[in-house]
Amino acid sequence: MQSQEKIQVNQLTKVFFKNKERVMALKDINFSIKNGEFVCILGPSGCGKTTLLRILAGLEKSSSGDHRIHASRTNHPLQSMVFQEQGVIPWMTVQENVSLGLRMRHVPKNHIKERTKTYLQKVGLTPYADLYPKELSGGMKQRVSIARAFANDPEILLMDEPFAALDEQNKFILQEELLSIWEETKKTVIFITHSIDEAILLSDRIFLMSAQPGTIKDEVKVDLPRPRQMTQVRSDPKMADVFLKIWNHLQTEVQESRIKSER
Ligand SMILES: Nc1ncnc2c1ncn2[C@@H]1O[C@H](COP(=O)(O)OP(=O)(O)OP(=O)(O)O)[C@@H](O)[C@H]1O
Repeated sequence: MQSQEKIQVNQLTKVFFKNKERVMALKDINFSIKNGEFVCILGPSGCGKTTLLRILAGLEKSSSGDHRIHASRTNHPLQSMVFQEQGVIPWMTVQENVSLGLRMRHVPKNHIKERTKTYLQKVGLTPYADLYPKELSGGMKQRVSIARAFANDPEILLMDEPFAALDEQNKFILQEELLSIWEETKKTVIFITHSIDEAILLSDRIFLMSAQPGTIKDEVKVDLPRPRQMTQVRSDPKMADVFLKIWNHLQTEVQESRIKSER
C-alpha cells in the first residue's frame, strides 16, 4: 500500500484567456506521487503552482491531459485544501470549523465529536474550541484550517502556502506541528511554498517548476531522517547543497521570466 501511486498527472496543460490573450499557465505536467509522500512545489511567482493545485482539487479544469487521485476507501473526500488565508468560516466557532467537513458528510455524531476533539487537541486548540475566528491570532486560524483538513480524513491534502502570512516564530512552530500530525497519519500531501527551508524541512521530494508556462523542470529528493527539525535543516552540510541547488534554479527561472516579460 505504502508504495502505491496515489496521484498521477499526465501531460496536463492549462490555458487561460485573459483580455483576449492566451496565457499558457501549465504545460505538459507529468508526475506521480506515492501514497503517504510529502511533496513540496517550488517555483517563481506566476508559474502556475496554485493553478495546478486547483486542478487537483477539482476547482479548475485542465485544458488537456489528465490526472487521477487513487481512492482507497469509499465515503471519504478525495481532497482537502488548506489556503494561505481566509480558510476559516467567520460565523462558526473553532470546533464548528474543525468539524465542518465531517458534518457535511453526515458522519455519525459520535465519530464527529471524537475526531474533532482529537484534532483540536493535536493542534493545541482545545481551550479555544468555542471561540470565533475573529478572536484568534493568524497562527491559531491556520491551526483551525489544518485541524479541519486532517479531521475530514481525505485521500490527499493540498496546501497552498499555508504559513506564508505568519511570522517566523509561528511558522516554525506550525511546520513542526504539521510534520508531527503528518507522521502519525501519513497522508499524501502536496504543499506549495516559496520558502526553500520550509520545502527541505517538510518534503520527501521537491518539484521545481519553471517560469511560465509552468513545467516541472527538476525534482530534488530530500534524504534527511525523520522526525526533522529546522535546526537540522540549517546545520546539515548536505542540505546546504540542496538549498543552493534550489536557490540557483529559482534565480535562473526568475531571470528568465523577467527577460520574457520585457520582450
Ligand atoms: N482565472 C484566471 N484567469 C486568467 N488567468 C489566470 C487565472 N488564474 C491564474 N491565471 C494566470 O495563470 C498564471 C499562473 O497563476 P498561478 O496563480 O497559478 O501562479 P502561482 O505560481 O501560484 O503564483 P504565485 O506564486 O504568485 O502565487 C498567471 O499568469 C496568472 O495570471
